[in-house]
Amino acid sequence: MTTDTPSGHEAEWQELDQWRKKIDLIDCELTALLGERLDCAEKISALKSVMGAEVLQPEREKEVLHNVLERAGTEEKSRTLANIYRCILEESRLFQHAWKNRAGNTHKD
Ligand SMILES: O=C(O)C(=O)C[C@]1(C(=O)O)C=C[C@@H](O)C=C1
Repeated sequence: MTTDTPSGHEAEWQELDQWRKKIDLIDCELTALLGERLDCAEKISALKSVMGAEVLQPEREKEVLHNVLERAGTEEKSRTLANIYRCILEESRLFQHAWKNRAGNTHKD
């Protein structure tokens, strides 16, 4: 047993460690998928620049949230996933604004 784990409950600590390993694997997949999601947001940002469209698309964000919550399963998960997705959408918008600013600066040169 490592020094930062209280003694006793060895079986529970072992099981907890298994769940943590599962979380690490999920985080690996999530990181790759969220990175891919940001790549899509970047492509959309480039298209919106050409089209003169706003980064913020409230109707589309409602649709994204709706799609996610439809698959949430329980009320508790729904609430938590809604919060997580609000953050994802906000960061996606910030990512697109940052891309726009970089692209704008490049075109000025
Ligand atoms: O679908 C778009 O227009 C996007 O820019 C993508 C996205 C998203 O991350 O899902 C981001 C910002 C918009 O407000 C809506 C949705």
